[in-house]
Amino acid sequence: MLAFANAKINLGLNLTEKRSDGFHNLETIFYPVKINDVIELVDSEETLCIIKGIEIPGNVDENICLKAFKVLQKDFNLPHQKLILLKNIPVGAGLGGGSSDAAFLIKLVNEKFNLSLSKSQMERYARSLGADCAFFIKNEPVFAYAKGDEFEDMELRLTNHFLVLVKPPIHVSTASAYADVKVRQPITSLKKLIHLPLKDWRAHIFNDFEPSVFAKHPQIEEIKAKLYDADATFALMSGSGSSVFGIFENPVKLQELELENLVFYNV
Ligand SMILES: C[C@](O)(CO)[C@H](O)COP(=O)(O)OP(=O)(O)OC[C@H]1O[C@@H](n2ccc(N)nc2=O)[C@H](O)[C@@H]1O
Ligand SMILES: Nc1ncnc2c1ncn2[C@@H]1O[C@H](COP(=O)(O)OP(=O)(O)OP(=O)(O)O)[C@@H](O)[C@H]1O
Repeated sequence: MLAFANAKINLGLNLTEKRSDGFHNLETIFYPVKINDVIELVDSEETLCIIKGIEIPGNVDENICLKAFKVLQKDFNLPHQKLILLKNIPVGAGLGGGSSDAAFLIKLVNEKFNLSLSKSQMERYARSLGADCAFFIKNEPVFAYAKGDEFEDMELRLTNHFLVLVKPPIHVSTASAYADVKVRQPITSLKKLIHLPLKDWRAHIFNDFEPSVFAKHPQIEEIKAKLYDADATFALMSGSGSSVFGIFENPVKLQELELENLVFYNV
C-alpha cells in the first residue's frame, strides 16, 4: 500500500512570541505543493525502515516514519511492517518533507489496518511528532497559529499562477534557525494580509526567519532577488529555509531564470 506525501510552502511566517516551553507561537499560511515522497508499507518479519532517493542525514532508526509507526503501535496491535520511503523532497529545506512523511504514514496505517481514526485523532498523533506534522493530515491551504499546529480553514488557490521553487545546496536545521530569530508582534495579522491582491504581498507579507538566515547564507537572499528580477510577483523563503519560492503571474521562461537548483515548476 502506497502514500504520496507532498511538501508545503509557507506563504508568510510571523514569529509572534517565544513561549515558556521553548517553542514559538507563530502565524503562517501553509500551502501544499506537488512534490512528493512515496511511502510503502509491506508486511514483514520485523519493523524496519528502508530509505531510497535523497540521502537523509542521521540514523535510519531515527527516521520520523518509524517514530510515527511506533507511536501508533503503542495504542494499536499492529503487525510488523517494512516502511519503504522514497525521498524526493529536499531535506533541511523548509518544505516540511519529514513532517509530511509522518502525517502520511499515520493516514496510511489508518487505512491499511482499518483503525477508523478520525481526522482530529490523526492530527493529535501527528502533533505529538512535530509542529508541522498536523497540517499534512488535512493538507489544504490553512491559516495556522499557536506552534503552527492549530488551524483555520481558508479559501486560497494560486491556480492561474506559476510557482518556481529553488533549493540551494544549503541545509538549514529548523531548531538552529529558531535559536537565531527575533520575535515581533505584527501590526496586522497575516490572516487579513493574505487577502490583499498578490501584487501587494511583497510590501506586506514576510518570513521572520529571513533576516537571520540571509545573514548567515547570503546566497539564499540572492536567489530571492533573482526571482524578483525574473518578474516574480511575490518571492519568499519557505519555513526556516533554505528553499525559496517565486509566484509568477505569467509563464516563466526557464532559460531566462539563470538559477541553478531549480526543483519544481508547476501551475
Ligand atoms: C519553520 C516551520 O517549518 C514553519 O512551518 C515549522 O515551525 C517547523 O516545524 P517542525 O519542523 O515540525 O518543528 P519541530 O520538529 O516540532 O521542532 C523542531 C524545533 O524547532 C523549534 N520550534 C518548532 C516549532 C515552533 N512553533 N517553535 C519552535 O521553537 C523548537 O526548538 C523545536 O525543538
Ligand atoms: N523522513 C524524513 N525526511 C526528512 N528528514 C527527516 C526524516 N526523518 C528524520 N529526519 C530528520 O529531520 C531533519 C530535517 O528536518 P529539518 O527540520 O532540519 O528540515 P526541514 O526541511 O525543515 O524539514 P521538516 O519541516 O520536515 O522538519 C533531517 O536532517 C533528519 O535528521
